Amino acid sequence: MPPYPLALLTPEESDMMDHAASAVVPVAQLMENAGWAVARAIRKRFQKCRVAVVCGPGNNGGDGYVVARLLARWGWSVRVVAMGAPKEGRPAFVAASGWGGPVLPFEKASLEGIDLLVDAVFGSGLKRPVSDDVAEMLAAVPRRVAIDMPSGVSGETGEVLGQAQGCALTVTFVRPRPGHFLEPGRGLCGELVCADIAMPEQAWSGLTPKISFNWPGLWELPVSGEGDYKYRRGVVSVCGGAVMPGATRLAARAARRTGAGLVRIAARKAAEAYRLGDPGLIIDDQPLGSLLEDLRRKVWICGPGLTPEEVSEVLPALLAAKKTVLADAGALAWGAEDLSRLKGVAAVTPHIGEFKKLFGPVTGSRTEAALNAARELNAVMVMKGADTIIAAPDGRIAINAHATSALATAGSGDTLTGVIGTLMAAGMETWEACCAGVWLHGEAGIQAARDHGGWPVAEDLDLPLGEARSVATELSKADLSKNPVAALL
Ligand SMILES: NC(=O)C1=CN([C@@H]2O[C@H](COP(=O)(O)OP(=O)(O)OC[C@H]3O[C@@H](n4cnc5c(N)ncnc54)[C@H](O)[C@@H]3O)[C@@H](O)[C@H]2O)[C@@H](O)CC1
Ligand SMILES: Nc1ncnc2c1ncn2[C@@H]1O[C@H](COP(=O)(O)OP(=O)(O)O)[C@@H](O)[C@H]1O
Ligand SMILES: [K+]
Repeated sequence: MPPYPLALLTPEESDMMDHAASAVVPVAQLMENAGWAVARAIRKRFQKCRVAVVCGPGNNGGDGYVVARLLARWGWSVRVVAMGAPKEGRPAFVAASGWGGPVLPFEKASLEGIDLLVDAVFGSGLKRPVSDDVAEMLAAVPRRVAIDMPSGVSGETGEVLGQAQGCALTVTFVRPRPGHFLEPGRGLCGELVCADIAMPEQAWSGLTPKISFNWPGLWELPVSGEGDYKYRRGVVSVCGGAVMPGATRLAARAARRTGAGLVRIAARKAAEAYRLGDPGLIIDDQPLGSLLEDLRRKVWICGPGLTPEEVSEVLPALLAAKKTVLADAGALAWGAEDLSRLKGVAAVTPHIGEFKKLFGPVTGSRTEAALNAARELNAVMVMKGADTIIAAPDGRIAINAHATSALATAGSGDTLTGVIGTLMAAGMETWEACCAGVWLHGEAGIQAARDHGGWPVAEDLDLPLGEARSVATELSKADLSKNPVAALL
């Protein structure tokens, strides 16, 4: 049974795996399996054409020699363009010896007349920025397939080291890397295939992957039964302000559509502005202090629709009352002046701009930055964007790619807080609630885009949340051990 079905392996973890595997099976055999997987994926998607496999100095290049051999065997016109001959005794040497066709020098002239380029230059061994000559070679043929990673894309961070050329297809092995799902890497990979190369189970020993692909099965949603009642489903309280009631209402609506048993807005002096809204919402106008005494009101959303000043009037009281607080928007702006103001919140949901104001510039790995920030604040960090990273202080990290650019519309973040708040109120552990909330929000965005010609607005996002919840519940029944992340792409 394959372990860690939802793991995303960093290049370092992948190296550890290769090393452990080599005690059981020759690396050249894994390379052979990898090459088969790539050649099959190419055959399935492209018409027979003139192919150049551009091979680098390491095992990525080794995989390339296998691909060249197989495609040629199947009647394709193939040439290898090599950066240099693999060293004797290395697994790539074995693969290269199996290639009996032409090996051309590493120069652009070698690519004349080529229809499809197989990028076997660098994979998970990429260590430094890709030089101009390599980048120019790869750019010379517009149709490209990458083995493992488009050369230049960091498997760990998705960043481009030097330069990288986008590919139509990327075939990786065993489990994907974080860089396959983190922008800009994700956009450069094109279609992603993750192939099973019969990695022996022993190769997993000693490995505890830190990063997961966010998908049902990583978490489970609470199931509603016959005996359900509103307090069991969970009470979500949202702080309301006087200036931007729309954002607060979006969060509250999303909470109700996600299945909260009861949603209340603590509107204080602004209560009238909210009372004209949805009839199922409860609007409180009492002073916050009296509302905090209600022990059923554990989970509070603070920030959407609030000015920093309004946040300053409520957040300290929520924290002093030991409420479970999800902080967003205005609360993050208030916290940016002094991070200690957020100490005690359970989770924060900044987009990258808010994140930088809170924690400073992000250089290098965003997953690491998110984790460090989660530890600094001792709260779950949801770093939002086209890719969303969810990090817990205990080291768990998930990357969400189940979303759509249709979510890039004002108010969509407010909806997300309502979704996450509901799952927290239903009793889910905070990191899992955040992961699940981000996935449901993405699924709702995908459905809303389908229903609204690709251009939903934030008000359209809450309606599909119930359906999204059903889809997630259904998907989480799949036996992931037989259906690892590869099959979910
Ligand atoms: N477990 C797996 O997933 C398997 C991986 N295999 C392949 O093995 C690859 C990793 O092999 P390697 O560790 O040999 O790494 P690579 O083949 O990616 O590259 C390593 C070599 O490139 C050099 N290098 C790195 N960056 C450079 C740069 N910017 N400019 C010039 N030279 C640079 C390094 O010094 C080293 O010599 C994977 O990407 C995959 O294709 C398969 O062969 C078998 C199984
Ligand atoms: N290109 C994109 N692809 C996928 N999801 C996106 C994209 N752009 C934005 N999102 C998602 O939409 C939401 C936007 O939230 P946020 O930036 O707080 O907006 P607002 O404050 O206007 O509501 C986040 O959950 C983010 O992950
Ligand atoms: K490559």
